[in-house]
Amino acid sequence: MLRIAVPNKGSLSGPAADMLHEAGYQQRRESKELRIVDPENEVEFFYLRPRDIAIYVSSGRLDIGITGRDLLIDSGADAEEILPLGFARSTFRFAAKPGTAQGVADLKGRTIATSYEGIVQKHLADGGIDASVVHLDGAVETAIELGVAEVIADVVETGTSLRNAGLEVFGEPIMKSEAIVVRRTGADTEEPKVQQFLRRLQGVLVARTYVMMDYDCRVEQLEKAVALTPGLESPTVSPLHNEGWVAVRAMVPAKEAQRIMDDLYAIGARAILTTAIHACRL
Ligand SMILES: Nc1ncnc2c1ncn2[C@@H]1O[C@H](COP(=O)(O)OP(=O)(O)OP(=O)(O)O)[C@@H](O)[C@H]1O
Ligand SMILES: O=P(O)(O)OC[C@H]1O[C@H](OP(=O)(O)OP(=O)(O)O)[C@H](O)[C@@H]1O
Ligand SMILES: [Mg+2]
Repeated sequence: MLRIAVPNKGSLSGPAADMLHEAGYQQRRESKELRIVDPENEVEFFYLRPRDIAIYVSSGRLDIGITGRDLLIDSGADAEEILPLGFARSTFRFAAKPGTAQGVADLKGRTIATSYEGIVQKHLADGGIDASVVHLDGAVETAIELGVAEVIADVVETGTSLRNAGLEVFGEPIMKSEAIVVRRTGADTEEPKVQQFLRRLQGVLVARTYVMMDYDCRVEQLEKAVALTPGLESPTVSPLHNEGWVAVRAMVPAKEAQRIMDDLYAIGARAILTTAIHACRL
């Protein structure tokens, strides 16, 4: 039975459960449940603190985990990213009161408050910067106002929390994060059960980002039309009863669907339809 760690709280937990559900796995019904077995899929899910997940996976007791890239790096655990999942996107940045710091050079001798001490210490060490770090559990934006630190390093999603605290980011982003699947470093990802799990999640990602497009076009326009809708491998082209016309079917990125429909129409394609993809295996 595959043993999988899933975030039990916070920004990752809802979207992770939704994705697993879409991939056909049973999920817990109550937010207090700490583990459930999905016998049909031969998977056991453990609901753990997102911060602890890479540590459990690196110990080898759990096969796979869903966590944030920033949390993986922060933990320093012996685990590696095997699939990005495209949700819980954020950047990790330094911030301070406007006018008090312009770049990382200004960190020298300063005190930095953060909940992600691992990331910050590594970044300072890599840059050869001498600064002190204060570890706080959360709400680090307030640390400057209360005099605990001059700089903070924190997750930024919309930037609302920083704005509300009267702070401004400075320097380049320390890292970009999103939800990821992790596995113990060097563990065999070719294992059939692991591969099946990854294929299911990849199927959800494709179903979320692509739509199916169908249209009719004249044979003379086929090359131009296919250039607009090359599909993932190659589009399906079928003859129509009306001579000189073909029907084309191809997957296209959902974000580009409207523009592609306009372009197809402009070259004479008609009966252009897009439909959602509910699930897929590439
Ligand atoms: N607005 C956000 N706030 C916090 N984390 C976010 C946000 N957007 C994305 N994330 C990502 O979610 C993960 C942090 O989740 P975690 O559950 O530890 O913190 P949280 O959502 O702040 O929850 P809490 O602080 O209530 O425990 C990180 O990978 C982080 O990059
Ligand atoms: O850029 P934003 O969209 O404002 O999101 C980022 C903020 O959200 C998180 O805080 P959270 O609410 O989780 O509180 P915490 O600091 O106590 O973890 C994070 O620590 C930032 O403060
Ligand atoms: Mg938080």
